[in-house]
Amino acid sequence: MPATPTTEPLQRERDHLAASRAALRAMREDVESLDIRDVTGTWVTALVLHNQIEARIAALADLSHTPLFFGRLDYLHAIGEELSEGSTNGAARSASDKGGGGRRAGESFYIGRRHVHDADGDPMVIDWRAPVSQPFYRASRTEPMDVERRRRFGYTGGELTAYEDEHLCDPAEHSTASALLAAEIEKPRVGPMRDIVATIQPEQDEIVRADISGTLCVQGAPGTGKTAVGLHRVAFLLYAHRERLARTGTLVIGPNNAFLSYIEQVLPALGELDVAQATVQQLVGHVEVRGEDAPEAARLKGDARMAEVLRRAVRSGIALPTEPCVVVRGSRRWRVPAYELVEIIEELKGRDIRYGAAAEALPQRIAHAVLLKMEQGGEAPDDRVQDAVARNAAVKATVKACWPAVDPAKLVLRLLSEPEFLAACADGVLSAEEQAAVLWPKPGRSVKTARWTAADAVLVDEATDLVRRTASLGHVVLDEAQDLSPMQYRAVGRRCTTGSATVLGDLAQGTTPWATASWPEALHHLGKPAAHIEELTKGFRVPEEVIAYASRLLPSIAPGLNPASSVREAPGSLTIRQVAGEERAEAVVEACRRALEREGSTGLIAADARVPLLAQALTEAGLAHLAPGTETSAEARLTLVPASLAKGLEYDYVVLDEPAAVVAGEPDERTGLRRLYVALTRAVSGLEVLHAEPLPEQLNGQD
Ligand SMILES: Nc1ncnc2c1ncn2[C@@H]1O[C@H](COP(=O)(O)OP(=O)(O)OP(=O)(O)O)[C@@H](O)[C@H]1O
Repeated sequence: MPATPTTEPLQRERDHLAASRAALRAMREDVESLDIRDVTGTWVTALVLHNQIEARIAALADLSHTPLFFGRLDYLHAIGEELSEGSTNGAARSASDKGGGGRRAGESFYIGRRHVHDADGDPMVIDWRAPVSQPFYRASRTEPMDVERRRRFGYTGGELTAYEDEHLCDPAEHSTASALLAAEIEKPRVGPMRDIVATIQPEQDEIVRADISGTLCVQGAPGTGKTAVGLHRVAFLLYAHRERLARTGTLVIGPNNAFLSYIEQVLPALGELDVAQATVQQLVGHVEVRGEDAPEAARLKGDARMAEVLRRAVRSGIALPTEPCVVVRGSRRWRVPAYELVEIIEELKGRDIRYGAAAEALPQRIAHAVLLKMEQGGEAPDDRVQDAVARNAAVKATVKACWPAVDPAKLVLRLLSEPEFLAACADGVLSAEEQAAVLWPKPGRSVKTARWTAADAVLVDEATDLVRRTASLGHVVLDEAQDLSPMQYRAVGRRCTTGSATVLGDLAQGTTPWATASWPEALHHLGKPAAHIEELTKGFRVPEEVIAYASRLLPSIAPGLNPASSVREAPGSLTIRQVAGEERAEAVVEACRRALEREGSTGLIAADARVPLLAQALTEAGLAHLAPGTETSAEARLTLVPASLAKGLEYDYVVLDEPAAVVAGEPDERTGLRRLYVALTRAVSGLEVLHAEPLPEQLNGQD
């Protein structure tokens, strides 16, 4: 059937999609047909090669539910040198334009998740991270970046069904809100977090593509895309600095496992399979955490002053010798007098090297002193003699006495168990009351059996680093950073001393007793005081009505912060319902049932203490529910979320049980209100608040 003129352009785009798919298939077949049997080399080389090929085949998979491209740029002119990187020979024309007749002046580029080229090596789809793709995210009417037309594609079930054009240089065309963007944001959510490559916003793109050399800190209200931006930034950096980061490594740090499993699919969907994810607790897992600190003890153990206490503790064993070191070799005795040993040790103490490195240098220094004496005595010793002297029993004994080996966990065990040792190390740093609070209620017997707490593990990590330098990664993304203690910032900071970091957080969502009050302070502890601080205020998750309601808490929880605005008005998205106490559980169940009648995921968020009761009510009503961290699916769409685990997560519909109980679940009111702020800002399409007790007065607005 001949195509009608209106459907023709769409058909051409579909043809390009089909051709791109075929090209991708051919690329995969090329790799699959590689025969490495004849490759010479060891079995290790063969294995490495085999693994690389397998990874490449996996990366070239055509995922039917993820469109191969989502946009197209038509440039006004041929692109310059600086943009051509990533577009191979710099002439990516659409299938229909290829072979004559097409556009002469500018060029067209299809923008997608990965690079696809045809049999001649001409690109069919350009990676979204390539320089030539950047105007797709940044070009505007005021700054068209030489783009004549930007086209966004809409897909339904893997089929290309729509497109939307902007002619950026046409003064007659007015900018309108993108319906495809709105549809993308409102698409019901089940399953893990999705990527946002098709709709990254200009202010987000600036963060995603910021230079790798500097550390960036993003303060952003709930739902402004901090997590999404951080993950896309990793993907971008891996593209732009692939070799360097393959060597040095990248890491995403999140608050808990439920959060990590929620975000774990985003980078693989962007083709990046090698990014490690961890919580801070996993990073510092030198000891098994079995105990819990009282809030005051935890706060003190997280205080940056502990770094000085530990520094002193590690060095507490250093002793200045009063005896000479006498080395016997053959029939001769060589004597390094005590004052010379003192000089050597003082010199090592003054140097900025790790305790362990100094311990390794010390025997060599003593041996060197012995060698000088040998030379003065007419001998001609060489390096081998120096090594032998360094291993001499007398030298070893001196080293053991003056610079004893330190086991970091044993050292911290002693510090937290022995009041006298702590007093000696914390003198002038912690007050007597503070020392008493830091000490374990019951001294630990051994590293294995002690009841280590999460904050203790961070201390062990600090001590470990004082003894031996922690390896630094190329780039670290730290999400929900506002909750870290100064000592935790230091633990993260030492994992990127030679690399850079992206720090993401919201001061208003800080719910730990030590939550940071200001980003400059946090960045100082991280060891990145020169980091650039950006703010995101455009909210993508929460509708305007809901974010405005939650923002009533801001003056009480983070007075300096600007409230977020939402990109979406959704009238009717907020319901607040008061019920009688005895009907509360039943009302919650009914609200969940109503929410589940709609498409997408539902989260029931409640104070941790009320979770068992609500779980029972749901079960009795026959409503199956999941715990956070378990993936939602079309069949299981209801998650029962303790308020303490809600951070970073989102649901299409949220039922919030009893705000007053959420506030009361925290040790102080401000933390309680912050927890409530987190709970109020998890909904994409609708929030229903149910309460029997009065709502916290801070929520009562003027209207
Ligand atoms: N440019 C965008 N296009 C489409 N969706 C977006 C965009 N930016 C963010 N989103 C979506 O908005 C939601 C919130 O994003 P994200 O979780 O990254 O926000 P956040 O700032 O980390 O929130 P919180 O502080 O609450 O953890 C996610 O579903 C994300 O996919």
